[in-house]
Amino acid sequence: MADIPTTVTGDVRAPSPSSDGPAAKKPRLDVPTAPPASAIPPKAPRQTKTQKRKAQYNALPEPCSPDDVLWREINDVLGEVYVNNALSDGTDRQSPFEYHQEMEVQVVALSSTGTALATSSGSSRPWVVVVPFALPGETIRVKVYRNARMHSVADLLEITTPNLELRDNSRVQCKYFGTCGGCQYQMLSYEKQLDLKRDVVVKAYKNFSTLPEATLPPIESTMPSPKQYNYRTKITPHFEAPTKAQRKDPSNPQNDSERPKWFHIGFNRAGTHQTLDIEDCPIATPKIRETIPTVRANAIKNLYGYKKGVSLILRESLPLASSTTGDSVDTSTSEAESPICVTDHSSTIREKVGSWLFEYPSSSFFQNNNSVLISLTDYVQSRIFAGLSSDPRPTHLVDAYCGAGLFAITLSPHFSTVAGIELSTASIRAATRNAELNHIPASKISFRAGDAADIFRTVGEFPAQETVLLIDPPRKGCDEAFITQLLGFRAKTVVYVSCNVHTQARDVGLILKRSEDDGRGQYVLESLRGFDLFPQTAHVESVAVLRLANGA
Ligand SMILES: C[S@@+](CC[C@H](N)C(=O)[O-])C[C@H]1O[C@@H](n2cnc3c(N)ncnc32)[C@H](O)[C@@H]1O
Repeated sequence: MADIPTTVTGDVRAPSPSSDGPAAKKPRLDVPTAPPASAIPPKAPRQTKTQKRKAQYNALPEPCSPDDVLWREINDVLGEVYVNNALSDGTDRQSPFEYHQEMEVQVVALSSTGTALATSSGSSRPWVVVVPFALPGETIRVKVYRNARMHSVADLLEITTPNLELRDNSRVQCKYFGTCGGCQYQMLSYEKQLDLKRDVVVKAYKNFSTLPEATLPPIESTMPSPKQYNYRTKITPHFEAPTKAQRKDPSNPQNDSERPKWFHIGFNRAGTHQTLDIEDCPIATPKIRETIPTVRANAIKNLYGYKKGVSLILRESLPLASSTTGDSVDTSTSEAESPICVTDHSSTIREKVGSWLFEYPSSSFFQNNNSVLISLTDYVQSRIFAGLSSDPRPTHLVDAYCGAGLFAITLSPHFSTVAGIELSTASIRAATRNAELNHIPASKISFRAGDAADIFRTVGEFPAQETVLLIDPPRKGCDEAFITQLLGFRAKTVVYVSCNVHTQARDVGLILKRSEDDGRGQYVLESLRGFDLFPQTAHVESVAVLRLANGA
């Protein structure tokens, strides 16, 4: 099958003998030709550890990283001219605040991670203070614990003037809210949470896509999650192992049911890497919440046996019919069957998405909010076929980064041929089995393990004009090889589902720009919508639909 060349722009062929100028002399391949001494770049002197640390300290954040997202938003608050001046005159780290200084600040914005961005009217220079759990319009007392470039990071001590239009603390359903790093928005109405997530999509495309605002479609309202609590089908509380001294201390009781004060099982405290002890998590499903005490008790009983820190897993599953482990396929799970909680990393999870059945290893990827998955897959389907009246109807679907086959399988009735690719062999085994479980013939759907960019070798014969390429990469987004192959393949429709709207904005910007330069018809961004898979948190997923205009 055809391989898509990795270079799609420019002429990579060697000049023909008839081109102007003398033909180049063929180099002898058996003799390594040493470059002249002048052509060898001088070896860069090795950096000492201190030099390396200094270089890291001085460098701006890695593009599109969480630090970079915050950095752009700090720029938005302070103004780019002011920030650039501070960078050029070297005052970008001259904080007006002392370590551990306590002061009053006013919140002016929320960052994309849900932390508040505040400024102080009493400050000797414009400076941002980053604080969790506060809202725009509030005046708060904070204590600085770190100074960084153009901002300080602080703990929230007190809300002196709350913004009662936004905040209603009676909405909070978790006793750990305000300490745990998991949720940011429990004090807000759900409508406000959805609005904020839309703003995150808007800011991401403004800061990372490099696309002119006029080329962006109106960004739709965030698709809500039907469940706003009790939705998480997987949680992974963790704990640190006891130190060697603690393990060897004969006065420590073994197999004790009481938790020593220093032993914490839970999630990170907000803004730290320290574990906060958690006995319950109201965003997790009832079955998982019910199982937390047993899992904790087990870890506490065996704690002196752990030599390394542990990440536990609690994952909701439908009971597995015994025949699903053999060759025959049993799809008999009824809606009424009560779920179980799996705590073993090597077990199989069974889950229904609408009437579709999925099985996958408990340690592998599957979306964590089942309640919103039908809205998500239905939306993707409706956007694919919307506005295509005069074009040929898509017949082929390519699901890149397909996991256990969620999109490939749920969208399969609308296509004649479906191909998926995924790096994890365990997920690919699951996807193949899921096709069987759902009675989709192997002649119609196929999955292969490999790097996403390799899919273009397999689907070279798919008609690009009638092909939908769905991509759902991990947080870091697509790599260069994948984008180059995507532009070479030129599927009429590209659906980009993302758990990191910032890398999505970067990749979509790149695809649009490069297709414009390519001159063979350009991708346009047809629609953009955030999805709320994680209510009460600042996280947003995003679906972008790209269409090739004037396609070949
Ligand atoms: C966000 S998940 C999406 C999975 C699937 N679409 C779903 O919704 O269940 C991203 C998936 O990409 C896979 N992955 C990561 N890097 C990859 C690569 N270079 N090529 C192919 N798959 C990759 C991961 O193993 C993971 O299953």
